[in-house]
Amino acid sequence: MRIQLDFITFNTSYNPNHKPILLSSPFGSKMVAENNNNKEVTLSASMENNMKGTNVHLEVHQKEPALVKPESETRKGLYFLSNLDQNIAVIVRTIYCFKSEERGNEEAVQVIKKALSQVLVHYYPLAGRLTISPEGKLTVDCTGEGVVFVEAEANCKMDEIGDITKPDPETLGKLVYDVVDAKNILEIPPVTAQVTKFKCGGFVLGLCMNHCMFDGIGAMEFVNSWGQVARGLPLTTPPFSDRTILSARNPPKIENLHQEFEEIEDKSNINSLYNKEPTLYRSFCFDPEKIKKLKIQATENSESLLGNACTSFEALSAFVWRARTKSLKMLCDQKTKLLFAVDGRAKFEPQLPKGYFGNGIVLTNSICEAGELTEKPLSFAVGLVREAIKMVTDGYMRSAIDYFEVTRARPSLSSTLLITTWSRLGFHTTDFGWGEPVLSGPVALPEKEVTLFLSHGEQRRSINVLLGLPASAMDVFQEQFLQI
Ligand SMILES: COc1cc(/C=C/C(=O)SCCNC(=O)CCNC(=O)[C@H](O)C(C)(C)COP(=O)(O)OP(=O)(O)OC[C@H]2O[C@@H](n3cnc4c(N)ncnc43)[C@H](O)[C@@H]2OP(=O)(O)O)ccc1O
Repeated sequence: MRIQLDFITFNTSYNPNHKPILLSSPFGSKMVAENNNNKEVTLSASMENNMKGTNVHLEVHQKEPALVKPESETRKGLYFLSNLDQNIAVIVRTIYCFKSEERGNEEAVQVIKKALSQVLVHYYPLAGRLTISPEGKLTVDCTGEGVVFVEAEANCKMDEIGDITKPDPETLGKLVYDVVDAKNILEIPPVTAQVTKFKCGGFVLGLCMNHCMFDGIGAMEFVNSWGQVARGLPLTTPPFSDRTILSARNPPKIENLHQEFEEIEDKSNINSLYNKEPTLYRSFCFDPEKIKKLKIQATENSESLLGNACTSFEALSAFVWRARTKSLKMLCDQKTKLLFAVDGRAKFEPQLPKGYFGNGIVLTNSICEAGELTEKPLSFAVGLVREAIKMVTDGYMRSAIDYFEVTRARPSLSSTLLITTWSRLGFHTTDFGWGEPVLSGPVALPEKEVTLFLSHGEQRRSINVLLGLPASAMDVFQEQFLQI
């Protein structure tokens, strides 16, 4: 029973009525709901950072939510979620902006809604509701109730939304639908969708999806399949739905240290710094030239790395971890943790089937003292990142699954940087018949410890690093970025 309570308590923080972490905490919100009875609602927010530099007051009028059910009868009953799914039951909000010269937005709602009912036949658990199984675990009750779908209209043109390459929940939050009055995540459907039509003929698809249903690769495959159905095409990657292939072993065997769960003491009072100063959110663009320079710096002064190229991820994550640690002025003996997700699909033995629709990612970590990290050359941090990647084997992932089975612990974010990399996720290829999105991305960063890597620019060869830091620390981080 303790397990259940922990789980529900943790996730209540995502309840929109309890100042959810994703929407409200770091950014604050000037959102005004003129009506919250789950019927028609007008949301408004002032935008000052729009692309045209004018001050636009975005108003989004949401119609009454509807339920989109699978087009034909689908399997009913409880649907197993693995421990990799259970461990990560948080809401991820994303938007996809479409604008076609050839096609207006008149049919957008109808086309996207119909395609949703068709794709749900393949992805039937998404039409169900989260519940707790008799064993006390998060599971899906495949009720076929349907995805919550909202049609909305904005009072402006799409290019007045602002710079969505930087998450901005105050504005972008109007473009996704949050269930009103949910007391915990069990009361939030696994997926909600909103289509907002703009005055220019463009539209935005806003999605709220629970991470327990899919990881980045799974989410991308779902959204792309939905687009294929909308264009009358067969699915290139039908989902593989049986998650019991990632069941815990019986009896569980914990064979690794799993320091991802270690709670580190905040000796440097980082939390009070965050409380004292406003948190600034910035996006740093690493273009191919900057990545090349960083890769050279990342292998300098190292016998083991010298002459060995490192990857963009290794160089970037090492740089961000080290620069953030310096910026936050962590004490020399302060332990600091790096956490990041590794796609385990090809590393499981046997590897996960193509189209595996649940979470195939595992968090890996590295811990060291801040003094060592910041005083040693960048190549030291690169070495730690590389070791953390190497640590992820079939044995490590099965041990992580079993660890969660026994402890129900969640990874700790104290004195931690959590990097989540979306740079190779093909959300930009989603096409519902209006071409690829002109822009796509997250609505917000979920926690102050999270940094997001997103692809950007020409041929998507640049990487945008999004992060939030207390104002004084952000200046120091920026200086280090400019010195590359
Ligand atoms: C719920 O609704 C959602 C959810 C979400 C999003 C959720 C998530 O964020 S889940 C986490 C998503 N992230 C991952 O799954 C990470 C995947 N990446 C890895 O696992 C990587 O292996 C790594 C651990 C990060 C390490 O990466 P790296 O050091 O770069 O090593 P490799 O990947 O092996 O690359 C080395 C080298 O190979 C070439 N290469 C690899 N892949 C590609 C590619 N796709 N295209 C081209 N080239 C490739 C390349 O040369 C690499 O070297 P570079 O120096 O060029 O990088 C969202 C939305 C929702 O609704």
